Amino acid sequence: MSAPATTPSSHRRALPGSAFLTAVRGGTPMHLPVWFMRQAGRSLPEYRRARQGTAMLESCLTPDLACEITLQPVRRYGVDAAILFSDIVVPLKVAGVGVDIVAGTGPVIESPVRTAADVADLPHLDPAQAEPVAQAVRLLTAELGDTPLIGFAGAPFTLASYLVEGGPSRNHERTKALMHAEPATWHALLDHLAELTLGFLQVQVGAGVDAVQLFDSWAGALSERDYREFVLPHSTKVLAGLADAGLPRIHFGVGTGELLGAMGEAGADVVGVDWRVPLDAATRRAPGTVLQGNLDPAVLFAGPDVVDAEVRRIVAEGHAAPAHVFNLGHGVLPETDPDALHRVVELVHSLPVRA
Ligand SMILES: Cc1c2[nH]c(c1CCC(=O)O)Cc1[nH]c(c(CCC(=O)O)c1C)Cc1[nH]c(c(CCC(=O)O)c1C)Cc1[nH]c(c(C)c1CCC(=O)O)C2
Repeated sequence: MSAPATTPSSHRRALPGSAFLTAVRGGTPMHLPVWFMRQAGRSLPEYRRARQGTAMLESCLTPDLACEITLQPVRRYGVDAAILFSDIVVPLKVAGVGVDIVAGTGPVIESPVRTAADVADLPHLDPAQAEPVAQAVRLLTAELGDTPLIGFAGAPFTLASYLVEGGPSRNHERTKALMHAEPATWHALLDHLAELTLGFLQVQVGAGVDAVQLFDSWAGALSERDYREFVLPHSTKVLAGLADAGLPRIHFGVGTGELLGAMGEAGADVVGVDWRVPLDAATRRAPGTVLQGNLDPAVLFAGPDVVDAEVRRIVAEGHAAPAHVFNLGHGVLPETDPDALHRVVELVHSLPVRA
């Protein structure tokens, strides 16, 4: 099934004043842009109220609700970008894979994918199945004014880990066993997921998102050698498939300090960095690439003085990169005080963009 043509850049909102879009293209914005991974989520009381009585995946597929939840952190914090309220397993769900999101656990797969026959049985994504997501994007681009909207998808490896393990995994042992023992099956699985991911991102691009982020959250579990052999070609295919759309692409993973160079080579315009590698070191590993990150989300629990000092350190280290988008090193933790995030936005906006 072929995906719809992506929105030509001339049809996308221009947003010339956007600090986020200026920085991701390597320019010098009016102020340092900031947004937070998982900004639309459980740390907000208004989110918990909006979600009451609606299951997570159902919320993602209810356009009005997904739109409202996406807007909440933009209203509250004044962040420089919105991220679509969705989840990395939404394209699997709409394509017909048995998957649910269990509160406190994460995605759980009804029938794990472990053999060549399982891979052959995986459904393809018909773009029409993702229509509720396209509808949410259209509502948002009408509501957001000058704030850009980031669309996203899970990268093939991270999706494969959930599918093969059947749920969240500490060691990814079944995933790595399949990768090494049955490389042909592995590559068929990742090829299938690359097509699904690209199709899902093309739906979002066609509906009008202003940038996309590819989340390879668990890629940090791999050695650079295995990443290059078993993952990089597939993530490259996804990012290359969006090149013609001409919109900024961000590539992020956790614990990927050793992979930053390789992840930069996959073809993204921006590489996300977790808190383990300072941004000045990260820019030496992924030269010429705009960086996004990298405040440790746990530091937000240490009190305003500690957070203030950490934000200043990160902004100063970020001056080594061609441009910097401030973010956390991973998603907002559920118990985070929203006021701590609000203070981060105000401080980042007050600090110099260049050294
Ligand atoms: C690995 C991954 C998933 N989902 C996602 C990733 C990649 C990013 C990362 O590494 O954090 C991506 C994601 N999931 C969600 C967003 C929304 C947009 C945002 O604000 O960033 C995004 C970008 C909503 C969500 N996705 C989920 C929630 C929590 C649902 C709830 O309110 O119970 C939200 C707001 C559920 C989810 N979905 C997933 C996990 C691990 C969980 C958490 C399980 C838990 O601890 O309850 C899979």
